[in-house]
Amino acid sequence: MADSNSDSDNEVAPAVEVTGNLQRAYNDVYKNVQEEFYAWKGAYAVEILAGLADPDSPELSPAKQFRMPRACFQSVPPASDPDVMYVEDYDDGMIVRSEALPSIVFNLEYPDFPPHPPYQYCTPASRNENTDLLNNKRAPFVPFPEDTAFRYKYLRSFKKRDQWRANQCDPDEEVMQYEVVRRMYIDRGFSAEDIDVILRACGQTPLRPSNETGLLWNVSQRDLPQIVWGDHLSSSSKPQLPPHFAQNFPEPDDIFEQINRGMEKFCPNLNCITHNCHVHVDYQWDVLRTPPIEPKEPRCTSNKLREMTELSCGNECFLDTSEEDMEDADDVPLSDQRVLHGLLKIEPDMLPCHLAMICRMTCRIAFTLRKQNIDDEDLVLEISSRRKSKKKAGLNFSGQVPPTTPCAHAGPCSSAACGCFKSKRYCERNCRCEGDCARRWPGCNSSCRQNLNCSNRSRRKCKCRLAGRECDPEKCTMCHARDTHTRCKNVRLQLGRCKRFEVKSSTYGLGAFASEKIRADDCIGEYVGELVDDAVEHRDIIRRHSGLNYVGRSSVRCPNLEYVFSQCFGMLGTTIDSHWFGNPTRFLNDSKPKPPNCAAVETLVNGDRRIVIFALEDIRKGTELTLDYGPGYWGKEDQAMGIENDIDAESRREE
Ligand SMILES: C[S@@+](CC[C@H](N)C(=O)[O-])C[C@H]1O[C@@H](n2cnc3c(N)ncnc32)[C@H](O)[C@@H]1O
Repeated sequence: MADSNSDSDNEVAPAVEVTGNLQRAYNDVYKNVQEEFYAWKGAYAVEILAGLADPDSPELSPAKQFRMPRACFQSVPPASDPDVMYVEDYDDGMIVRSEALPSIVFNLEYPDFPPHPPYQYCTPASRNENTDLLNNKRAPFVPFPEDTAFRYKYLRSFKKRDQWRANQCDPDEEVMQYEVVRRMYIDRGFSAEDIDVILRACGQTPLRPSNETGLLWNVSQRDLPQIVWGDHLSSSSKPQLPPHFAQNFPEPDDIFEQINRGMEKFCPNLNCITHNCHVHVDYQWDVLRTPPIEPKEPRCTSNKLREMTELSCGNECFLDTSEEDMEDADDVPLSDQRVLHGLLKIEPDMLPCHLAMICRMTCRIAFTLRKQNIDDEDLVLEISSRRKSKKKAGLNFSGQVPPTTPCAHAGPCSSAACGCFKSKRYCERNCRCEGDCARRWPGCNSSCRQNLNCSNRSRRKCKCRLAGRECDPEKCTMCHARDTHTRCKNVRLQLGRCKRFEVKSSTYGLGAFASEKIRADDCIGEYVGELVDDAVEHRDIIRRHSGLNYVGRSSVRCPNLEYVFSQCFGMLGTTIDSHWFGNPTRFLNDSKPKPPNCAAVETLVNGDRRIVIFALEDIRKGTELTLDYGPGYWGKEDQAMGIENDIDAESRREE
């Protein structure tokens, strides 16, 4: 189900007046659609329920006893009679009707099967994710509704009781709005623009604020039910919106602007190619939002361009033509000229031969147009003034090693405009400075001349290892970090070189067991989950109830940057919770009272902090893999108790 409530959808309404006529028509159509929709839904739901009824017990047929409530329905844990399910009708948050629905309870007994350890379901994940739960204002869901032992006071942690539903798209509302749009356009003849205005004015999702958001996009991403409307016609048999309805949003013809529009869709982290990334966006690192690309300053005069190449491109090349014989560009269509001007903002010093190929014009004309756009005399003056103001960059790296936010600014990384400069740390691969930036982490070439595998055992330690980093494929050329078959042992997360293990019953619930022989320092896997704020306390109540805690939140970082256990799964100021979202590394149990055979350590991978679990010793196949959770982990149990007591005290006061 596409979520129609993303920020991008809530664009400011255009300043178009909503006429009384438009408003009345919308209200009128919406009222009819709503009535017809709920009439259909009630009948449809009863039909579905009737299909589930036991044919041998017609007296229990739900169709006979159950009427679909109009607003919503919810089953309440049957306190008094476990064989009865209650269906309730709500209006404005109040129960206005309650019906009992008999249910048949089967008691299944399997005396021969040993009980499986309690299992906490979890969405499989291959990387960390940020969730919207970070601000601690929303309940992730109402947990354990059928479990009377669960303390419902959990919900008191939230200001409103229905916080778990906040900001969620109501699929019924979406279907109704779509039908309203269809009727407004086809039956009432309103234009797409008018309909968009009224939707925005009524706080609904706009039609299509950009090509990939809005009501029309959301509807195209889901299945629509075959609703039978008031005129007894089903959705599909009614006249549909035309295919290009509301698609005439003007595209800028300047390629530069087009690229900047497209940039918004990419993750702002240069190192990340994930669509709709939830790691680098909408988090405290949201300062990262993809900045628009800035026009580049030209550096080459026309003469310099001539010196840059000796090879004629043959396409009426500018090299074969003297300045005097250059063609007039007046006949070139304006649209082609605009493409070229846009390109020149991105790559002002691109050879005319290449410009010509992209813009489909002769090389001579590309050259002439460039000359008209970038004046040689102005350029010479500008370059000399740039040279005068250029200061030498001071490189001070006394700041904390782990970077947080990649820098993104104009000019070199030698002024307060650069976040890395200000905090005296290295620039990373995901920073927006040039690859040859003087502040960039230099890689391990200086330490690994003879040590080609960057392993932990090597006599001379790899500089990247010592700094708690994986090797950088762009900088660490001596160890061939870039090659897929590299011997470098310090690109394990980047290459996904992990050992196999299986999850099965262990002393403490489920545990992880080696499926192959593992050598000391081998990577077991990356500990992934939700990146959550330390302040999300209500989760502790759920953890305590399930007896399973997949979180560590000590922010101690590996103190001497050697590979020793850093006492946490937590990154500085951040916690990884793999309760509902994670991979099998979440099954590594605490080794106590024995020493652990694995450890988790924070590692910097191309600017991202990630947690790698690796073997501390050689491990035989079949051995359980264990960690030292550290004292901070078990202390959490008491804290969770404290939160529950606080909530108890508060509810007593309320009573
Ligand atoms: C990260 S999970 C480990 C996987 C877990 N055993 C399972 O079944 O999902 C941590 C939880 O495992 C249990 N656990 C792990 N090591 C333990 C130990 N040494 N003693 C007691 N319980 C342990 C606790 O319930 C803890 O909350």
